[in-house]
Amino acid sequence: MTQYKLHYFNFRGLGELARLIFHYAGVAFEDVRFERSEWPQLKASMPFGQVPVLEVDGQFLSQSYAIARYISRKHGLAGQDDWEQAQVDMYADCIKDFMINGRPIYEEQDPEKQKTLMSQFMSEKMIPHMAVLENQLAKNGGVLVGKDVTWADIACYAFFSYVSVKHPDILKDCPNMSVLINKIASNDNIKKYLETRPTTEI
Ligand SMILES: N[C@@H](CCC(=O)N[C@@H](CS)C(=O)NCC(=O)O)C(=O)O
Repeated sequence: MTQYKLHYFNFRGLGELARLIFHYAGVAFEDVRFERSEWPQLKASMPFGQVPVLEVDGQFLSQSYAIARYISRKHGLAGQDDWEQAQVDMYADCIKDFMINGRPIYEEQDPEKQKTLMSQFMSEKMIPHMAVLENQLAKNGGVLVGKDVTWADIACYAFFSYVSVKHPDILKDCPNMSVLINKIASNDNIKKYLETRPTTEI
């Protein structure tokens, strides 16, 4: 049996998507978590000097979305054919764009500037792109691609469950995405994981 080890900080961040995919798929892996204070000693051992890193029988794979895609393909969560896989990638990249475009908001220290950045992000990115996702979920029976949950749906869960800690009303106008998030959260394997997941600040 393939031995998986996921190396990441002891918080959710960019490592959580792979953890969620493993748990959703019911695939055993070693969840190697370390504290920030341990990172300087570990950095040089990671291929790009960054984490998450997935170790697969001793081989290292970097980049959170490459990891997510790899595990998902192996365990039936990446779409049923080439076209579905491309669509899964498209929706997952949409979530990745939210993360990349939202980052400067969190890094901004000035509250007024932060407010302006937030409202720009909402009107230019979040609202128009969420309309596309809402529409797709309505048309496609509650999941983004195909008939079953894929890693694009799990990426939505990873992102929105994280963001909603600070912004509880982020999905107030997105009923279909809210249903999807609840669907993932109520999966038995995910429920079991959430019950035992270490409590972390982020
Ligand atoms: N594009 C990479 C970004 C990875 C990344 O930024 N990792 C951060 C933690 S979230 C990291 O390793 N920071 C420590 C460092 O760069 O020294 C991915 O998606 O995995």
